[in-house]
Amino acid sequence: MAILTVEDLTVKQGETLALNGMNLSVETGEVVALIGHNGAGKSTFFKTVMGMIDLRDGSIEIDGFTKDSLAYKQRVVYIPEQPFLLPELTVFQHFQLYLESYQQHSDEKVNKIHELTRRFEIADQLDQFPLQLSKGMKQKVQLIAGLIIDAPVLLIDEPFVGLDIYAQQELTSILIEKKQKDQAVILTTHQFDQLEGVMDRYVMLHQGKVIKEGDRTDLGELKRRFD
Ligand SMILES: Nc1ncnc2c1ncn2[C@@H]1O[C@H](COP(=O)(O)OP(=O)(O)OP(=O)(O)O)[C@@H](O)[C@H]1O
Repeated sequence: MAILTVEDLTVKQGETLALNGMNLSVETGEVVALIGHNGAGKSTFFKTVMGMIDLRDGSIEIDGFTKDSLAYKQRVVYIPEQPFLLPELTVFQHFQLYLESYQQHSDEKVNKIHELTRRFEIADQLDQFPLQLSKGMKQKVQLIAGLIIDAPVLLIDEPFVGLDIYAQQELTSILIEKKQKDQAVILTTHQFDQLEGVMDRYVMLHQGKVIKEGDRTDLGELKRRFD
């Protein structure tokens, strides 16, 4: 079943047509790598799905809901490459804020916070403020904040960059768990090694359009081109 449907999406960034009639359909439980050269439109796509940039033309639907509805917003999570943390909140308070904004606060989710902070080795940082954290730790906080939310669509911009090798392996396992729960993941990456056994399909963007798609058997070719 298609969970995300994008039709003829056209988006301007300043004077640039950053997305120019993009079409994409993603199924439940699918892990899709969105690839393309710098400036191809990958971040613009994520930000448009999240409603951070207005679209000029076309449509986006998640689970049949359109962008302006609360039902749509509750069904998609975005983990940006650059962490966006609030200086006045502790690590734990960030997680609580995320859970509250998605109306997913529960004891089970608090257990999930403890599980993920252990797996990413920041369990001892829960009472720290962002200023006290290293760059990689901040990134882990942003990552965990997004991962504790159960939403049918998860968007992640360069998830592996800046993570130590153990954290990269944990993230790969978590993506498999998300997939098993039928959640769809769309991510940008150049680290295809981490996607062995996880990625179902790649979608190549060029000048704001999908120019090529392929399945996991093309992984070797992608590694050669992008590594
Ligand atoms: N704030 C902005 N103002 C004007 N043009 C922008 C802005 N942000 C992006 N663009 C332009 O929109 C196009 C798409 O950029 P986008 O950031 O979506 O690419 P990307 O595929 O994410 O690239 P990268 O791999 O470098 O992150 C590029 O031509 C870029 O120059």
